[in-house]
Amino acid sequence: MQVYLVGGAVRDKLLNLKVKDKDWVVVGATPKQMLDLGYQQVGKDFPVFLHPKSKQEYALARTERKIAGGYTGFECQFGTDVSLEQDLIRRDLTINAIAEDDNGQLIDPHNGLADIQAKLLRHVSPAFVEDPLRVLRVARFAARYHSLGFTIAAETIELMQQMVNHGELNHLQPERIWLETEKALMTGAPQIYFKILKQVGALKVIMPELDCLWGIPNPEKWHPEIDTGIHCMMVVEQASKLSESTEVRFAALCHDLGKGLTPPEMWPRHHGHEKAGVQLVKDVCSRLRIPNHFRDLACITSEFHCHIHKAYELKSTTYLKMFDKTDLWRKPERFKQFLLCCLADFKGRKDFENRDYPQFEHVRKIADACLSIKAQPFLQQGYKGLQIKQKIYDERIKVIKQLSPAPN
Ligand SMILES: Nc1ccn([C@@H]2O[C@H](COP(=O)(O)OP(=O)(O)OP(=O)(O)O)[C@@H](O)[C@H]2O)c(=O)n1
Repeated sequence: MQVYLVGGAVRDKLLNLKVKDKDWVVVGATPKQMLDLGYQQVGKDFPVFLHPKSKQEYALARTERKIAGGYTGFECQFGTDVSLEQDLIRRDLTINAIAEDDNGQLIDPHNGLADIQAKLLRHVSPAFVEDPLRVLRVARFAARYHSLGFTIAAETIELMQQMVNHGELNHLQPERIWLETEKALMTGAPQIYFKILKQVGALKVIMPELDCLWGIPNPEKWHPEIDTGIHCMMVVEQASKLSESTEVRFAALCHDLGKGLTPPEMWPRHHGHEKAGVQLVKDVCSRLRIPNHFRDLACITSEFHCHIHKAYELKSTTYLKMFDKTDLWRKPERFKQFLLCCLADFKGRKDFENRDYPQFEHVRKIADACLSIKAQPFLQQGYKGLQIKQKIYDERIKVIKQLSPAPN
């Protein structure tokens, strides 16, 4: 049997990037031979094994043929006669279809090395269409390698468009969509992922609430870029510069979903979009099975981002209502993440990137001052139960009035 390093490890080594996981392909072995050598089988349908010591993944060379719609509609063949070349041709991108033998020799039948040099993401063969998730994967790789100058080959974009038009993405499992999207949010340029999905028509399938924002105008004074979809892309880009947190990036992405519900006769104003957006965030999160900690920050950001923009005009009672509703008291860190989303929203506008946003510090100071008010001193002064609650409330109002110049 022969063993080759394949996929991401070979690609990232050739790109001079840190190699995360090593995947291997084994040619000319049976599952029984692998088990006899002490490998552990993982997954019952695919012949993938874990190395007894390194726990790295070793897959028997296989061919796959789509026999039905959906994720599981594959027939997988992994006889000892399946060659390395047959295995490589079923892979998604040429840069992912390079193998390396144990002498360090590359086996590169699809010219992946040339595409690495040309910085091109190109599909290997028409078999690309057999896994619709690949549309999302390619967009994610484009986001991940954007700073290296990678783009997608025109013929691959065309194929992705065709797959979307044929309804292939309608079969995707929500969990797989979110997994790819979460990984894309972690890259250096998450906006590229969403822009490409928009370009090939896939965004309409996976996140129609975001897709419909292109073509919806905003007032030019506050949004020189005007278009809401373009603004959202600028905001997620800013969020990725301001924070490593995927929750922050997701919340920034979704902060204006409510604008999709504004009746066109009200454009370019969007009265009430903040609250309206909350239900849309919930819809996206429940449909894609997105964890609650993402949903909750995104809901807060949708509902209250304009409060932070208007920080100097807010009444002290409005501040306190916002602190209660965002549960500042138990989740002060999440509140800071929310402020970062507001900062990203402000900077994510044409020519605003370097403008000051003093609201960020202003609200942070007020929140910290309110958080520092404790029950203990009132207890010591002999106050009880509801009296203490009232005292804390009064004290917080006092502190907000001191710090905020708003006419209260
Ligand atoms: N839908 C998919 C998923 C995976 N692959 C192939 O399987 C390899 C390993 O997949 P995976 O571990 O998901 O991705 P990597 O390329 O290793 O990238 P990452 O660094 O994101 O793990 C890929 O390189 C690619 O050759 C594929 O062709 N089609």
